[in-house]
Amino acid sequence: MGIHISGQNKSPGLTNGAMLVIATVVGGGMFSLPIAMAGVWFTGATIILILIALMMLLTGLMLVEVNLHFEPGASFNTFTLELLGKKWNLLVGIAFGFVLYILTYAYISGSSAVLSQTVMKYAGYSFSSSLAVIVVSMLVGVIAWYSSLWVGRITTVLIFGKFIAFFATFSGMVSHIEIAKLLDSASVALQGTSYLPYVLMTLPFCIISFGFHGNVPSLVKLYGKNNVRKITLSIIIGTAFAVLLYIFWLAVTMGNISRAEFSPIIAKGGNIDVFVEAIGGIFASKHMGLILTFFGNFAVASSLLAATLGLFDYIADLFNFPNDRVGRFKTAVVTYLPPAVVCFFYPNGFVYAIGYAGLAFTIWSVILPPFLVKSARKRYSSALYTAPCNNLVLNLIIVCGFIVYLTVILDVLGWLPTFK
Ligand SMILES: N[C@@H](Cc1ccccc1)C(=O)O
Repeated sequence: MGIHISGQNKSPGLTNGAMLVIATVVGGGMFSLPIAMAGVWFTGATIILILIALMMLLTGLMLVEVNLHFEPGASFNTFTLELLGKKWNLLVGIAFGFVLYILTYAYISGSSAVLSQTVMKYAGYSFSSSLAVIVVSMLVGVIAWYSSLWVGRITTVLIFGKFIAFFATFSGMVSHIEIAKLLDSASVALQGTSYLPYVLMTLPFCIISFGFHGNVPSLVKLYGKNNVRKITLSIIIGTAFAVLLYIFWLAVTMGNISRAEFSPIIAKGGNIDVFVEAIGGIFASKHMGLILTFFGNFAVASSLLAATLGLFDYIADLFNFPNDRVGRFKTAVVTYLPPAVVCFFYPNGFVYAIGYAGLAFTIWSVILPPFLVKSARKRYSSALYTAPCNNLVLNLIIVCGFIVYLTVILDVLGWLPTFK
């Protein structure tokens, strides 16, 4: 697209960028948080969320520093190839595609689960999850085939719906928060339980939930090179908003469902429908259940469409499919068919998928940015913007990125403690 805003006097307001970041950051990943964090529970989760948010904020700012050495519109592909060479670029390309694919799978899984639950509850007939998978994928595929503009418009509407439903739901739930449950006091706690062993398993989930990094090039394109302050502020506002929202979300969920009561939810696969069902059970009024269902539907549908748009463009670009009727049809098939097929056979992999997405995402959102910055600082003597990270911080973040992979190694060896 040839939008070139940098040359004009008037640049878009801060709200545009901040909304773009908020819309990407807050997504279906949020639904995996209470389940992933059940092991460390509320206090531990709050500390981990703040630390990971800080780390993801820094790596986002690093990407801004790097991106500003290139023309607005340059993508990950451009700067990874230029600064780190072909091997890195191949690895990052694969991880990039993997994250988008698996998120699409996760969101189809989540949306079809809440859809079939909603139909079952309010229309009264059973709607199998495999049928829901077909309906959801066809619907999204047709919208994307029809036009990206529509995906954008519908997503905007859904994001508004999501926030309205969110506040409607949670204003109703705040009064129900029980401090004993929230703090896992002795009266409700599992006997002889511990929290610390479960820290490692939470990391991929937190990292994906603070993910917006694929949108840094869009932000740079939106504001151009003369408005660096707005770019960084959008990222800071978006991340701060997400931390507060997630802490609030955990307070509401963990203050209503005790830690011991999480086990059956986790045992059922932890998909969104089971979760919505469990929270909904607390309310006597049917009204509240409806609002909650509404929220679940809106939240995953908007993430599905937003993630999808990225994957759609990525696939079109990768395979050089033209932007006409036939070309877009091919793109839609390559984008949705594989995740839909997997989802048809494994409809409840939502939580697992978010975890794997987090692992692949760590490669390009945690490990890659410090390496890019190191290379850029060596190559260019001056910079439009310098991220607040010295060499020590850069190395520390690289180490953190690798620590996340300990979860995989321990998991493969069967040594990873998971809360069940
Ligand atoms: N942060 C998003 C997922 C995401 C990650 C990375 C890029 C885009 C989206 C979520 O919580 O669902």
